[in-house]
Amino acid sequence: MPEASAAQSNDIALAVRGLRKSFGHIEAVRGIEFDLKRGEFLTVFGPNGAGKTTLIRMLASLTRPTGGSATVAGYDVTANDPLMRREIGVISHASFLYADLSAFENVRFYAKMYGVEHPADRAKQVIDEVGLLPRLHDRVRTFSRGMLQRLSIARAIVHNPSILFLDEPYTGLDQHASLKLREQLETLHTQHRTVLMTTHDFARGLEMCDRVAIQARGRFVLHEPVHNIDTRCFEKLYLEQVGQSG
Ligand SMILES: Nc1ncnc2c1ncn2[C@@H]1O[C@H](COP(=O)(O)OP(=O)(O)OP(=O)(O)O)[C@@H](O)[C@H]1O
Repeated sequence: MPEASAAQSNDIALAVRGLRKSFGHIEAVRGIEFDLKRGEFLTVFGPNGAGKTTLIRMLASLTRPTGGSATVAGYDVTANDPLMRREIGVISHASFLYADLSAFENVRFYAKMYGVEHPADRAKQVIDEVGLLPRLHDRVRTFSRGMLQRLSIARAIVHNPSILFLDEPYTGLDQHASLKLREQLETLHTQHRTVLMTTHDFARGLEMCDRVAIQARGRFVLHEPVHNIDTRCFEKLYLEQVGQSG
């Protein structure tokens, strides 16, 4: 599909064209190109340093590309449009939480910022969904790593975003919280939300995605609908693709 029509089509959630990011002499992302339709779930695998986090940060307008272009829900990621922020939820290595505020105060703050109706009620609801109601009024600085990750999930979904960027969202979660997140993602998927997730966990990454990408050395070396892939042999395919990316 030509670039302009892809970006304008309501059916396309993400349109990424020749996207690049360099940090000095390090080329973290070296020309990534793909479309993701609304409601599709893309999992991106790739070794440490492949540029997955940098890709997500560019798509979430947290860092500026040094080349190429991307639109998210029709918004240019470099335009810093607050309307785009309402459309997206981000779980990344940075928790975006305020240590001296309570769980409730943090999530309510984001709910208000995004113009959510009844922000206090909604904040409690999502905190309950991630199993943190008993710690509602505790300061975030007293939370364990997994609890912080749970609260990050609550923060990311409080405004019902249509597109989710999840950078290794299972990191630090115990089995119970992992299952809960899986259920939440399944629900979001059935609600036709668009998801781009990175993970190192093959099973978690493959279980509900529609599309699979392998990123290596800043590029997608594979990008296919999941039904084109023999998921039982994915590790072999992954190692071959990553090995060949040289
Ligand atoms: N702020 C920065 N300044 C300098 N270099 C950076 C910065 N952020 C990322 N990089 C470099 O960009 C490259 C890609 O990093 P990135 O974090 O995107 O990889 P990743 O695929 O998410 O890795 P991991 O699986 O380890 O999380 C790495 O070489 C990293 O050192």
